[in-house]
Amino acid sequence: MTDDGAEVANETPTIAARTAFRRFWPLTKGLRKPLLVVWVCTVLAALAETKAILLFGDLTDHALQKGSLAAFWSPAGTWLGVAVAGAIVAYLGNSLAAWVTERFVLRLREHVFDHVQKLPPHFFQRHRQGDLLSRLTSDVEAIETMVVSGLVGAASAAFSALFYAAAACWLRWDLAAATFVLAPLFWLAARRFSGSIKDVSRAGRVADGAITSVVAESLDNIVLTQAYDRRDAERRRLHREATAWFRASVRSVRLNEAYEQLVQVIETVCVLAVIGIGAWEISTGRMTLGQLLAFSAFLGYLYPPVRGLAQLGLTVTAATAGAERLIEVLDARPSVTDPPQDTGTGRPDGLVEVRDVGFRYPGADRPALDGLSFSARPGELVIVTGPSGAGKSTVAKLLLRFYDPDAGDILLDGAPLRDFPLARLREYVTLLPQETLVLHDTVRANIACGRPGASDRAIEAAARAADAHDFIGRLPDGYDTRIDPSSARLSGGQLQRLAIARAILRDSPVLVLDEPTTGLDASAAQRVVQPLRQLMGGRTTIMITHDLGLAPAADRILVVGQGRIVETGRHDELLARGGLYHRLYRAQADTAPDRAGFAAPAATTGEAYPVPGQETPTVGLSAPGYGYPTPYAPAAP
Ligand SMILES: Nc1ncnc2c1ncn2[C@@H]1O[C@H](COP(=O)(O)OP(=O)(O)OP(=O)(O)O)[C@@H](O)[C@H]1O
Repeated sequence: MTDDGAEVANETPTIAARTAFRRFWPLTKGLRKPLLVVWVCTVLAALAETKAILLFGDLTDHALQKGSLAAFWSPAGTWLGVAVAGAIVAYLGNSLAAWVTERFVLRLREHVFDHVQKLPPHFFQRHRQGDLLSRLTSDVEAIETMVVSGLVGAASAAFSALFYAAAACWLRWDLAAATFVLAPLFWLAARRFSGSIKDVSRAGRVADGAITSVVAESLDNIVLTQAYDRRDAERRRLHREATAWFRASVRSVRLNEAYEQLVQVIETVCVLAVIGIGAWEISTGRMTLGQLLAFSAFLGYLYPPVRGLAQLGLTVTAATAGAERLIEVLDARPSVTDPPQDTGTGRPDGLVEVRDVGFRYPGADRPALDGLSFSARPGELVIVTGPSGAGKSTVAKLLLRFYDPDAGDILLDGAPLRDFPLARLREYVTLLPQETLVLHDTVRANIACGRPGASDRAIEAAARAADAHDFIGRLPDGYDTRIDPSSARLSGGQLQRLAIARAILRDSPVLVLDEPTTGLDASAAQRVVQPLRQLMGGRTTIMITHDLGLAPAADRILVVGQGRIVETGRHDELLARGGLYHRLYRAQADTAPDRAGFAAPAATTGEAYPVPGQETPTVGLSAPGYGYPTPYAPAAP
């Protein structure tokens, strides 16, 4: 738990509303014609209002002032007709506007989500999950208010204001000119407030993201919170973020309210000016009461769009704060991309060659891998072991092409990994990650995600091979039992066997197993061994592990230290050499002497390995993983 998110949020570059608008405008492609129709509807509705006001002036002068019922019917009928037509047009326009805005939100959300899904693991380590959630939800909506509603609102407000102003001028241009002199006051008022409103909106959005982050992190860590009675500390964390949000919200309401009230006062000055001038005009006989009332009505209609235009400026300014946060996410580049063209080679046999690979994480000050070379042939088991922080999981990330190496190359059947389209590469290289990842779905769906569209028979066969069929059969709804993070229905070992079934179904030529037995107790780990052997049969397997239980069966063992291969060979050779591997193996044997079922006892963390000259990095409470949000923390086996 770090304050990374807050730091990142504070570093968010500030941009102009115009830049933000230009950035998101291309997403309205295909929605522009409906937008035009919305705008036409708004203009027609404004025209209908204008006509209604003129009819109101006529009625006052000819029917009301003269007390003539005969003069009432015709303008009244026209007024009703205009009102009904205006209502229909307004209804159609507003419904279409809602469709366009929601469509835009949908499109923008999917666009950002698609992009986020391509981002590298370190992006998720640096951004708090809650903050990302808030960017994908409220910030997306904020942008809509700028790009779609903002645009339509501005266009309609501008045209309405133009009509009413033209109608007021047509009635009495001199009176209109006198009142328009005061119009810049609205603009000045909005300008005065816009800077502060943007600041406060930005603070509010950051705080909103921070609150979601704290809540999400606390819920993720609920066991730690309760076991160590960290409730007060967690509440203080929430209180700190919630207070920032509280301050920003109150300040935002205050600023908006102050602006509203100032505008009211300006409006009152305008109305009083009209009534004063009108009274004088009527007294000199140059104006009728009907004309004055119609004129005042035009002003009454004119102010909301004028005020709306100024208010819109503030809304857009506030939305820019959201746009900044979203643009920051959209500007984060995926670490790898698909090749320009698919060479279309068939399914590889699975020969993996790692040639002199060097890699440094973005922003890290020392390389995680440095001149690493090894190869693994189909049917071989290569174990990569070494102390914590040596670079073992980094090897897995490069094999799956989460990153490309900075130096050297990784080849699959002789072709560099970067020549394979990502989707196809990940079909050929299956990762069994350290965290047992679970979809919030049925057991069947969890296995089937290894090969979408797999038949029930194939799913069951995979489950049997993974020694999972029996326990699945004992679940309340068998394969249709839903598993989710809140139902601690499955133990860690069972989840691992489910993951193995998924990998068996995927049936890829290369397997990368990252600590497949970590976190399991001796008996659970033992039950996983047989399914693992089943899974590995005939494939190229690269197993990253601290657990040397399977080491005697390995074709090659690579002992990695500080990103380099320190020793390599078969288990017996390495033991006989009496070097680092021998020490690691002995240390493990001494720390966990009763690991039944393995050729050697196992320890599950690297701290037990004494590596001379290797600085052991601090290890957190949970095992380091890929930095992806883990949707399911395995229950105790
Ligand atoms: N996202 C990252 N950004 C910067 N440095 C990283 C990142 N992930 C890992 N590292 C660093 O790279 C080095 C190798 O990490 P890696 O996770 O590969 O080690 P490991 O051998 O798998 O450790 P463990 O056994 O504890 O899982 C470590 O020094 C680690 O701190």
